[in-house]
Amino acid sequence: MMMRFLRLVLPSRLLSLNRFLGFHRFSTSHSHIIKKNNNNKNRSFSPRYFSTHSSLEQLKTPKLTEQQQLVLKDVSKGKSVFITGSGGTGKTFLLKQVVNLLKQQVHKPDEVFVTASTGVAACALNGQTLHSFAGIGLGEDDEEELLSRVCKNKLAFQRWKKVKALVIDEISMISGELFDKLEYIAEMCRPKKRGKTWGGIQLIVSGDFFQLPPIIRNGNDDIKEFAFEAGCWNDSFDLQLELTRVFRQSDSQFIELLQGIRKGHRDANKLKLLDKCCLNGLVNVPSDVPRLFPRNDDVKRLNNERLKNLGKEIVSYKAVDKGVNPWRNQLQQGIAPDVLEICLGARVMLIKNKDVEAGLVNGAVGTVIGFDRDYASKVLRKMCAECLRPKVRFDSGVEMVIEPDTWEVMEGNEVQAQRGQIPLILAWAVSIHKCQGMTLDRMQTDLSRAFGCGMVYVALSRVRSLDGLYISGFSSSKIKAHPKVLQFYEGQVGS
Ligand SMILES: Nc1ncnc2c1ncn2[C@@H]1O[C@H](COP(=O)(O)OP(=O)(O)OP(=O)(O)O)[C@@H](O)[C@H]1O
Repeated sequence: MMMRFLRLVLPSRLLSLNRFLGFHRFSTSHSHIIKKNNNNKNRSFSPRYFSTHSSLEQLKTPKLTEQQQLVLKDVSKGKSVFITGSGGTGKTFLLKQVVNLLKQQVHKPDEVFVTASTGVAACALNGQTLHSFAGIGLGEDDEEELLSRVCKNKLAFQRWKKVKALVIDEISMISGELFDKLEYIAEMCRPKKRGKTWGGIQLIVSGDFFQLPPIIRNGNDDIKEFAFEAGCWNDSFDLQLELTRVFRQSDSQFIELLQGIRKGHRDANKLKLLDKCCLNGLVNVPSDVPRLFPRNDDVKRLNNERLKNLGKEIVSYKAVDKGVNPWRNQLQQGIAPDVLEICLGARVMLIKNKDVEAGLVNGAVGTVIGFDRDYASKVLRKMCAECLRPKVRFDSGVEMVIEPDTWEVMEGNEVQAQRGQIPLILAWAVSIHKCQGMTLDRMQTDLSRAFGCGMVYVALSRVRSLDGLYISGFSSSKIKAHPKVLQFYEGQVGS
């Protein structure tokens, strides 16, 4: 596909709760955008282009692509970057490296704050939600009111003063209105840096606007729905870059189909590829293939039903939480369940990367084949009265005894809350929101209730190959991309 553009953008405007610890830490091809912001430092404008080949996902320690390296290089120089790209291009993977770099080389660790628009995404990065970092509640008041709220909240105010680098993941779910309000708060809370966009904070933002959009309450047509519509958007970044190499899938036809669906294309010829995945009564879905649902109720219902049907003794694991609110509450929005109930024969999904080389990554599915007793582990005893560690045979054939793991809410470099839990969830059914960031070998999804932009794309792009995909309720009319998003990626918005 075609290469695009670059736009010169001119600059517009110019605590620590360290309360606890002592909790045991378990070992724990396609077109793209590049925008270089030639801002007031008179940087030269130097577009870079990249080859656009898809490739097999490498499970060994991945070598960074040229684009990923470019991001790290710019981050190391203190630049603000927007990283985008379709599902499976390594945005989250790269973001983790960016965070390490920021903390180790660019700033002091406690000056780097890692956030995401949703609890699930925040937990995946050991960060906090953007709203809780900012101290803005739901963020629906006007900017002056939000600012006064932040100023009255000592801890939030200190965070805004202290932060030197702010990382925001899953930006597609943050509205332009909110993005502008946050920029205003940043500037106002940092009088020494007044006049500088975001009060001089190095901003690292990641996400794909073709995926789930913000939930807008009482919206009207004038509302700045997407973050890229924010008045400060272009001035917020030195570099805006679209990662183009897809790692999650390897079949070039499937990748091309997904890229088309992402952009709302309904090309009947290409969509024929999906025919073999459509359930029309001829295809029998193996009962162990995870089903994706948009609603949590459906997920719970199916999982409980299947678990009960096995008729085996249930082993329960209660999450062991530490820390204070609001951070502690955030743990409940993450992927690790409050209570995990499994039994012999239960289908389970790994929710942490355990052994990337062996394919035991976030999203790997298997069956519980037994339990090992371990009286030595204090934390296991707290979770499970019987001190049992589940043994799982993954569908790849690899077997592993699953140890407790941890999820943390970090503020700067300090752990504010921590959850210990077995890193598994039941896998007969999974919610679309929870599988954000996951790579699934097989999945079944009913798209009849898919609504709005991005849903079909998000659901289909989790799976590695067409062979593992089973869909029902699909019609091409459900493929939707927002015209503003299309325009943004074509480089025309605001130019
Ligand atoms: N340079 C690389 N080499 C090999 N594999 C990589 C590389 N970068 C990322 N990956 C792998 O690609 C897969 C998808 O990456 P990741 O989940 O970060 O994508 P993403 O862009 O965040 O996807 P989504 O938008 O769907 O959440 C992961 O298994 C990751 O380890």
